[in-house]
Amino acid sequence: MKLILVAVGTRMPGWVDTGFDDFAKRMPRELPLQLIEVKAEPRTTGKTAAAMMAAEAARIEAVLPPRCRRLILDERGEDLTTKALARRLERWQEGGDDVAIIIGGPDGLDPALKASAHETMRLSSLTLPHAMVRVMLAEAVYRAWSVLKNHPYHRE
Ligand SMILES: C[S@@+](CC[C@H](N)C(=O)[O-])C[C@H]1O[C@@H](n2cnc3c(N)ncnc32)[C@H](O)[C@@H]1O
Repeated sequence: MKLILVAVGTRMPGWVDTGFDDFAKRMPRELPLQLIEVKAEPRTTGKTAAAMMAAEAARIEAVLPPRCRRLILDERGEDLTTKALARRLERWQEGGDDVAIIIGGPDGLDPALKASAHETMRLSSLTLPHAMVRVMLAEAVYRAWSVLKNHPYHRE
């Protein structure tokens, strides 16, 4: 099983790529964290936010595997502790399907795409910049894996 992080936005600042890669490369071979970036709709065309999110949702749908669990990241989502995320990770592994973790762009995610999610999770109650969410998600997943493996990265 693999974790596929589908994120709206390309050409991130160096610190974002470095931060994401630092945690992604620590993931074990049997649970890789792969990043797929999709282009954000230009904010200069006069389109409505709804139209821009719909265009981004179409790009996201195009890169999702036909069969996968969909986890949407959203500030209004379920608040999980690290241990609860670790248990969730374990359940996903038992299920066997790849898990697509989806991060929206500047306006968030299209409502229909959100409605298609199996799960919705928040990393904080604050609205976070989408670039930072990538790094925080990678750290959270690595930490959850560390809990499952009793790896010293996570300390009680
Ligand atoms: C700048 S935010 C979009 C904010 C937008 N106003 C909204 O209502 O979703 C861009 C993306 O970052 C992610 N994000 C932002 N804050 C988050 C949080 N606290 N927890 C999880 N994901 C978050 C979501 O995927 C969101 O679509």
